[in-house]
Amino acid sequence: MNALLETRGLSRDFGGLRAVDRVDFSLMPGEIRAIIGPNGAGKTTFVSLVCGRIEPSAGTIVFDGADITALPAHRRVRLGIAYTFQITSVYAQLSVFDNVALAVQRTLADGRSQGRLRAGVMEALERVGLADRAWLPAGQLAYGHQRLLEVAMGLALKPRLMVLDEPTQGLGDSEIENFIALAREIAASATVLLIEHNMDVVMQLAHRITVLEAGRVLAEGSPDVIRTDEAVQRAYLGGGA
Ligand SMILES: Nc1ncnc2c1ncn2[C@@H]1O[C@H](COP(=O)(O)OP(=O)(O)OP(=O)(O)O)[C@@H](O)[C@H]1O
Repeated sequence: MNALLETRGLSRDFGGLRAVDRVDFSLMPGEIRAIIGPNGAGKTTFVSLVCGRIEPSAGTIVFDGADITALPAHRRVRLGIAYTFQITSVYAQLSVFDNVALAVQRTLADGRSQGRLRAGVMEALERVGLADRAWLPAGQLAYGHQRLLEVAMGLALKPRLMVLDEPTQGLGDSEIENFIALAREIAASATVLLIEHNMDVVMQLAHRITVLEAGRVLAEGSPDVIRTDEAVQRAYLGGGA
């Protein structure tokens, strides 16, 4: 089987700081991969490079066999790479429904009918458990629900690769349980790349884990391997997690 996503020597500098440092990374179709690492390790920068939100300083990104390194983000969305939009892209005054509809309309100019658009939006909202809040202004949602709204915005694009940046931040325990079920369901039709600080979520969900430290891949492997990796314990898990 060929990798869905591959990076080679992927790097990004911010001034004198190398936030992502020659990362070779490979993701198989259908996988749930977690990226973990201490604050500032380069996790968000790495997935931002994958999604095209920022440009690399060096290296290549291949998606489904095609070099996408120079493609702008919206073209990557059309290829099937969805990124949980930052909450800053949620319009507080617009309804939950309209936020998802806008995300679809902005990125997929494929002339789909209003009826199909509506059905697609509602399906995405049902999957994240926000259908009963569809007509609320998005700004009235709790923070964690705004994060789920972002997930719905991504899901409505029917992605092949779903990139989730700290999706459980701000969710309560029962909502986190629901999210775990949702992520598994997403993985039935898409590959999932997840940045997550909640180690319970990571250990339950991820098939494989990539550990970043100071922009580099420190370790990679199954949850069991990562849990017992000494370098990881030292750098990140603090021996106790
Ligand atoms: N736009 C930017 N301009 C300058 N420096 C940046 C920028 N974005 C990130 N950095 C720096 O790059 C490094 C990696 O940041 P990044 O946000 O990717 O880490 P992270 O692993 O996602 O951290 P966290 O877990 O805190 O979200 C940090 O030192 C950060 O300060």
